[in-house]
Amino acid sequence: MTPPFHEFDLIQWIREQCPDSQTDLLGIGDDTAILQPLKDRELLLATDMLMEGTHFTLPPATPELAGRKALAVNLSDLAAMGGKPHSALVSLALPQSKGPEFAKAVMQGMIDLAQEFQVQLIGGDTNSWQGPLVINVAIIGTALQAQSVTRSGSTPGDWIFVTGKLGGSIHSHHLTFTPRVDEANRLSQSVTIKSMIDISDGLASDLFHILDESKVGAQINAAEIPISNRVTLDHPQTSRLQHALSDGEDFELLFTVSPEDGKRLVSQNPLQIKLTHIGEITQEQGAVLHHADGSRTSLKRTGWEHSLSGQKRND
Ligand SMILES: Nc1ncnc2c1ncn2[C@@H]1O[C@H](COP(=O)(O)OP(=O)(O)OP(=O)(O)O)[C@@H](O)[C@H]1O
Ligand SMILES: Cc1ncc(C[n+]2csc(CCOP(=O)(O)O)c2C)c(N)n1
Ligand SMILES: [Mg+2]
Repeated sequence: MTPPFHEFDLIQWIREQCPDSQTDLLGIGDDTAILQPLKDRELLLATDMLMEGTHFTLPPATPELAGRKALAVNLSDLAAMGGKPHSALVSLALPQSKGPEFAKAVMQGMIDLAQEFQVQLIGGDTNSWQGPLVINVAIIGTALQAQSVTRSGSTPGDWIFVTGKLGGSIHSHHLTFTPRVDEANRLSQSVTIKSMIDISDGLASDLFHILDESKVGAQINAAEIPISNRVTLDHPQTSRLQHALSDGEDFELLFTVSPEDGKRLVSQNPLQIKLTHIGEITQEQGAVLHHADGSRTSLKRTGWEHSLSGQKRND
């Protein structure tokens, strides 16, 4: 019979996988971790929770991919602020029925990504229950430049860019995406990013966060929106565009720069992935889609939103 494996056995196992780094004062093992914040850098903090049934199902997700995604979504938020990850705290609600190998697999998926991005796991909380898997990660980072990049810095005339391609994330991309931390770093070295957000709820939702916070509007060229080939080709064109606008979980960066910087990015893309100029920031509030045939439609705030009442926003 295998020996019992409980909460403290799992914590000990995690601790062995995540030894304290040289720069931490104290990581896993006490009532709190101890860090010494850098004096000359802004400190960035965020937290994001994933729930089985809402953010993934097992299968097609494996426990490793669920753990990986829980850290990756937080890295994506940090990238969107122009930040460099430092450390993370992880809270687990583990289904009792799944056993210790499942719990280790969740953490192994996360630890592998943490190593890839040099994130130190410095603590967390381990619970078990009769419910589904829930994973929360709190991430700590520092700004890459003197100041981090907010949603509120866009001004009329700015060019709007998006990295990568959009739509169809449910076909595995939401589990396997690369958080755009390195890309945000490269961009911030070559231009001044005026505002930025990562696309988690869909372009047609997340663009409005930049517009609202910056108190501006936008015109978007529909034909320029990069549609992923994950959006299957048997969809008619309009609905392929709708998928790209509102599927969400693309975890690409949406950002604005001055026209001068925009021209520079168009003539020389500093990234190893696609970078597309999709429109401009306008003084008039709201967002207008310009179509290839010359027609214009207003861009609706579609995209993912957690319902608190069992109803959609427009029901
Ligand atoms: N329950 C909460 N209590 C306090 N602040 C919250 C809470 N939920 C969200 N926020 C804050 O609201 C702001 C917007 O959060 P939101 O979750 O929409 O952003 P996000 O993390 O980029 O999106 P996503 O969860 O889709 O990745 C953030 O500053 C976040 O910290
Ligand atoms: C089983 C299953 N059903 C639906 C989806 C799609 N999905 C879930 S949450 C979300 C938006 C971001 O969430 P949040 O705002 O919490 O960061 C999206 C697009 C999925 N991944 N798995
Ligand atoms: Mg975000």
